[in-house]
Amino acid sequence: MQNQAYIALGSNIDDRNTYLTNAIKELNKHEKIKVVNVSSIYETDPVGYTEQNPFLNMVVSVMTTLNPHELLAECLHIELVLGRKREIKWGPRTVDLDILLYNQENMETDTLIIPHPRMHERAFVLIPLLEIASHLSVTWLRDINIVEFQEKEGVRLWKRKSGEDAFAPIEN
Ligand SMILES: Nc1ncnc2c1ncn2[C@@H]1O[C@H](COP(=O)(O)OP(=O)(O)OP(=O)(O)O)[C@@H](O)[C@H]1O
Ligand SMILES: Nc1nc2c(c(=O)[nH]1)N=C(CO)CN2
Repeated sequence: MQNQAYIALGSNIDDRNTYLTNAIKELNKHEKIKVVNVSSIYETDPVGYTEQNPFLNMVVSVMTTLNPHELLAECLHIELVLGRKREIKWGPRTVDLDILLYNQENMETDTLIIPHPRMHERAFVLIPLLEIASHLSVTWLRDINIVEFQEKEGVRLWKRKSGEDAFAPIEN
């Protein structure tokens, strides 16, 4: 599987941890996707629409033979399978999957923008991403001052990653 992508996961309804775990399982179920690394899980204050519960956020990296649009379609499919309903912009969701990076590609179509257009300003994305992608030779990513982000927005370590097994990524 020759392409590497980073996907941000978020959940703030019901059993948030289970939604994240099930989203990883769904990704791995696809014959053209393999989850190769997962970040710790962070609990984060809601950004944008603030009258909602805190989120759990994490980032996973995958190897895939899907192209970016096929990968997006799979992410949207997993959101549906796991019961996501779109009611309020930036509002509560069982699970959200956003493609952050796909190889070194820069692309913009009506339905897909890579890198994700709002990732640069989101501590809830950058902190877990840098945990597993600090080696990437993406200049703007290396230049991010992560301490500044940690101080600016509420992002708290919730469950530390304990292993590389994507099916059991988190300590019990
Ligand atoms: N990199 C990307 N990853 C995921 N969706 C994207 C991306 N770029 C564009 N989109 C489009 O955004 C649409 C809306 O996504 P969604 O409803 O999940 O937004 P959101 O997660 O609430 O907000 P945000 O986009 O600010 O994270 C998707 O259907 C998709 O077509
Ligand atoms: N803390 C946090 N806030 C958000 C999140 C999220 O995943 N975490 N997702 C949003 C829309 O994608 C809007 N606001």
